[in-house]
Amino acid sequence: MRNIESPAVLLSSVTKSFGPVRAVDGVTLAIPRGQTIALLGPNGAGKSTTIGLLLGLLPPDSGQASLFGHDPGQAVRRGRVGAMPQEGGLVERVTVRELLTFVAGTYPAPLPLDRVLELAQLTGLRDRRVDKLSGGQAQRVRFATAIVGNPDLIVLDEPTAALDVAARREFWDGMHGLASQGKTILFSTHYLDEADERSDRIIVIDRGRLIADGTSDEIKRVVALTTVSVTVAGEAAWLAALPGVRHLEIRGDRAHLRSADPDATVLALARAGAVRNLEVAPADLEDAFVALTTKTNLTTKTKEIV
Ligand SMILES: Nc1ncnc2c1ncn2[C@@H]1O[C@H](COP(=O)(O)OP(=O)(O)OP(=O)(O)O)[C@@H](O)[C@H]1O
Repeated sequence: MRNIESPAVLLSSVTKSFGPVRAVDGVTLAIPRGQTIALLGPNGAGKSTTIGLLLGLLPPDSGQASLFGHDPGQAVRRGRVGAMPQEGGLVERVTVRELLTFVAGTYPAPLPLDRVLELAQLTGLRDRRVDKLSGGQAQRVRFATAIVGNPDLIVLDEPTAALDVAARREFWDGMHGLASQGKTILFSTHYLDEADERSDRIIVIDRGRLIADGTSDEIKRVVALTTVSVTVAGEAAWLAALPGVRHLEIRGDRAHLRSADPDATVLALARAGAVRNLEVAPADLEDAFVALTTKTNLTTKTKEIV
C-alpha cells in the first residue's frame, strides 16, 4: 500500500560534498507522480549532482533519496526509471536499432521499438551506426535509451542541449505525449523558455540549495517588478524618482523603469507628458531567475541608480 501512495521522487535533507565543495546542501523535495518538473540553476549549482543522488548513482553524505517509495537502485533495477545523462558515450559499431533492441532486452516490459524510434525522431536513422551520428542525433539516441524501458519516471539532464530549434520542438512534442500518459518527468535545462512552457512546476537550485519551488507564475511573482518603457528626449535621470520606480536603465532613447507600482509610475509619466511609445511588461522567468540566483538583485540586467 505504501508504494502506491509514495511520490515518484522524494529527497529528504540530502547532502553531497566533493572535497571542500558542497555540491548539494540539504535538499528536500517531493515530486508527485505524473508531474513534469524543470530543474533550473546556474552552472555548477548542483543540478547534475541532485540527479545523480536521486537515481542512486551517487551515495549521499547524509539524508535519503527514494523513488516510488523504494531505494533508488531498487527502483532502477525494476525498470521504473529511465535516465538520460548530460553526456556519455554510446557503444560503438552497433546500429541505432541494435543498441535499442539490446537496451530494451534489459527491461521487463519495454516499449515497441517503432514507438521508441518515433518518439525520439530516429525512424530514418534506425540502421545508422551510432558512432556515425551527429551530436544532436546521438543526443536523441541517449533519449531513446532512457524511454525504451517504458519507465514511470523519466529523468533527463539537459536533454535539448545539442538540439537545433526544430528538433527541440519535436522533442517536446514527444515528451508531451509521454507526460499525457501519466509519466513523471524531471528535466534540467538552461533554457528558461523550456522551463516556462514545458513544466508543471519549476525547482531552482543555487549553490547546492533549493531556493525556489513552484509554478512558473509563482516564481515570476518573486520579482514583483514590472518594466515600464518610454521613449525620452534628453536628460532622463529624473524618471528614477517617479513613484514605484526601483531601477532605471537607459538604452538609446528608451528608458526602462522597473516598478513595484506600475499604475502609479504610468500615472506620473502621463502627468509629466512622457508617454511616447509607452510599453508595460510584467516580469518574466529570466528576471525571476536572475533575481533569485544573484545577490545583487537584478543589477546584472539593469543599472541601479536609486
Ligand atoms: N565528481 C566531482 N568531483 C568534484 N567536484 C564535483 C564533481 N561533480 C560535481 N562537482 C562540483 O559540484 C558542484 C555542482 O556540480 P553539478 O555538476 O551538480 O552542477 P550543475 O548544476 O549540474 O552544473 P551545469 O549546469 O554546469 O551542468 C560544482 O561546483 C562542481 O564543480
